[in-house]
Amino acid sequence: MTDRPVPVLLRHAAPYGEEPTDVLLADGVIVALGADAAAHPAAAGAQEIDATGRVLLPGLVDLHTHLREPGREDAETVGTGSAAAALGGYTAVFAMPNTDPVADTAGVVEQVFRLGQDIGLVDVLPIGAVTVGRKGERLAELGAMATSVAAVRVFSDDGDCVSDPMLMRRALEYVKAFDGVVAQHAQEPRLTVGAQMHEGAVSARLGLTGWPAVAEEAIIARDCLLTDHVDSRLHVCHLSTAGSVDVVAAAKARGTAVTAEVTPHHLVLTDELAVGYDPVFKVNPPLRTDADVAAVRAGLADGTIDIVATDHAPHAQQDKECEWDQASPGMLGLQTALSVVLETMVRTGLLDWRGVARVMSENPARIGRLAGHGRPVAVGEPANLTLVDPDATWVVRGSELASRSANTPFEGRELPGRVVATFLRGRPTVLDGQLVGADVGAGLGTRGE
Ligand SMILES: NC(=O)N[C@@H](CC(=O)O)C(=O)O
Ligand SMILES: [Zn+2]
Ligand SMILES: [Zn+2]
Repeated sequence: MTDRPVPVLLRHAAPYGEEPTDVLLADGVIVALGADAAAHPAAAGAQEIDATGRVLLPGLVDLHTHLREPGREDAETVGTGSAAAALGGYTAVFAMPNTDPVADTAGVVEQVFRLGQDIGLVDVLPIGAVTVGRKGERLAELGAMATSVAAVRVFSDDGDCVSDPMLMRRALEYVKAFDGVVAQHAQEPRLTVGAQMHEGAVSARLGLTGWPAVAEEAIIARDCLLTDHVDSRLHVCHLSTAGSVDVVAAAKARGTAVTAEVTPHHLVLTDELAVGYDPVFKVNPPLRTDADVAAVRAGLADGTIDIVATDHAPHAQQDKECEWDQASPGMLGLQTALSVVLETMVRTGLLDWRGVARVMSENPARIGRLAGHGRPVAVGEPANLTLVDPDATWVVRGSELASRSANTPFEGRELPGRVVATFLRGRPTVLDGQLVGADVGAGLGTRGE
């Protein structure tokens, strides 16, 4: 994969959905943009793609993906997850460390990083665990992960909260040395013992143990105060409640270096979906209420919430098709995220395409300190790009997704917007909505047991 990519000439592509123009990609960068791009010397022998009616965006960046390798390759691998990411329009994903073994050493993060490079469909950036084994007892070797070839900048015990305030303080202090960030899974464990779904009218009706909004909001508030105290940087994972939006807005107003993400599913789905007891709708944090959905959409529109992150959480069939209380929480997200954002934020007038680029590419790259991604569509910039047909619709079928698991909460749903092509450093990873030119391993296409 070190040979030079064939130049690509995109005809009549619309950067950010604005004026259509020609865009020439060569040697991994955007070399020309405009009516004279075809006449550029580097256009000789270029592959031409008719992009009429298509929106050109910077390649999407997911700050929160679960790739399950090492340890649960029956649910996902770096290969199948990379394929899902490329098909979803992503050029980079940050991989959560709740694997087996946990990504809490330089050795494991380097292994994941190299797997991603070998597959070559997206850049895979490992997230390092905050604590050894994610046990919440003592800090992992954050510095060794930061200085490894994986150059880790994001640290998280995701799946669990760093609930001990002293450990959280130490982590926030430690990551300052290399401009890192602690990404917190905000869940006060004492307030969520045995929790099965959002605590509210629906949980009362169903008789399921509730996960109250305050369990999230209390941790976010505490961590913002700790972040101020040690003058560090905090990222809030999968923010899900109206109250959390208020807490982050207040912290930002007084200058806290906090950023926050919302998942696509929290932008559209609610706790009412639990009534059928179908564990495909079980997720952590849980689906909330209509009022929360409205608040997180408004928070994303006004910048209180910085990014959309998928929290792509593949689970094997036996871990999802069982009793609700036994099921693993989590949902697929990589191949549906852009469509959900189009439906909930663009079609509603809350964001334009520049806004989509901001929350799905520019801001996540900036928060993760990832160079070369999240850059503007402009001459001289790396050709990490995604081309979207905004008028197409498609019906989601879990069995047809590239992920090795099928636990999409959008099964059978018609969604707007289709990723037509994705380019990683000028090389197509997806063309005509299909994967190109990569060996994602023997597992792709064989799912479940
Ligand atoms: N979101 C989830 O419901 N599950 C995630 C863990 C997490 O993001 O907390 C997983 O790893 O499956
Ligand atoms: Zn989490
Ligand atoms: Zn997660």
